[in-house]
Amino acid sequence: MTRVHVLATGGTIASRSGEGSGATAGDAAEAILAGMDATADVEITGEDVMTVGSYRLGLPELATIARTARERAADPGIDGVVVTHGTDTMEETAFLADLLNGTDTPVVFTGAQRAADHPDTDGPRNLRQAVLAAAQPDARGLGVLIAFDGALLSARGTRKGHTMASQPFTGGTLVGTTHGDGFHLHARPHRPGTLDLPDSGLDGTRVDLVTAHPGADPAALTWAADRGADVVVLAGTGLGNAGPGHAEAVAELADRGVPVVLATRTLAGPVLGVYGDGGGADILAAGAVPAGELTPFQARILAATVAASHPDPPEFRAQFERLR
Ligand SMILES: NC(=O)C[C@H](N)C(=O)O
Repeated sequence: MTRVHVLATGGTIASRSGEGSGATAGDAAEAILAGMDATADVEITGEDVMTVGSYRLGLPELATIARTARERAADPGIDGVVVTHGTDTMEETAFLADLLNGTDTPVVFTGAQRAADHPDTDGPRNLRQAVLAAAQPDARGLGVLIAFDGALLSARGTRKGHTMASQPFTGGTLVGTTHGDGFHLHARPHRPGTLDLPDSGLDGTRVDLVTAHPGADPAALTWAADRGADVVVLAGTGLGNAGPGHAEAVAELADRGVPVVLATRTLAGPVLGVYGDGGGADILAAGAVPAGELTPFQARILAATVAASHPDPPEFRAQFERLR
């Protein structure tokens, strides 16, 4: 029988409304699985990795979840892996898991927008869809996916685009849509390659995110480097532009050996060096590494993964450009 292994990490799918405080993650894998309709054809096993709202996670925790997913995916006794996770930062952890996962085993993230004790909770339905997707032989070799509200999305490119909607996710590749007891698959996601983390994982790796906006102070970039950032991601405006002083600050960080990755705060499209007068052309000429079409949040995850294994700036650039 097909075996799907569920890794529970917390999030709203594991949360109940507290008294006095807000909803808090507390349900372990056993309770989450107990709420799901059984599927006759799949043997389901569960494991607790952590039980926390995803807004509380740091890079070391992301590395723990992503590495556990990869280890279980490499287990020959497991046909598919499901990770239950909060939706707030699922796009970060799922993308890290995708970067690390060199196996063909399906790894499917899911969660909920309404807590486990909400009368209209969506957790059990999403979990069932994720389990059925992870059990599907057609899902092999597609990398890490997100199953939510009837859609199967690539981890790469996906971002949380709505705070409350049943389908919070947007962007990414629509790999499949619910069809009966599974998914109709219709697209393969772009996956340029995978990378390993050193034994220390992402412990001690720091990547800060600085956003451009009218009147933004470029000293935020220098401050991040002063505070020990290994890399700084600059989310520029439009094609990757920023106001006066930013290109100079990027050049200063390049001199100090701190790579700056240039992404865009705009919802879609690549970063391109089109504009001068301090714009993206000047920021790239000052030494920034373009993030391509990665969101600032996923550019930050790739930057952390690369910095942990290839901290030397030229090697950082080469690996980042290979995997973006
Ligand atoms: N819907 C959710 O899961 C949000 C939740 N606050 C989280 O852990 O990210």
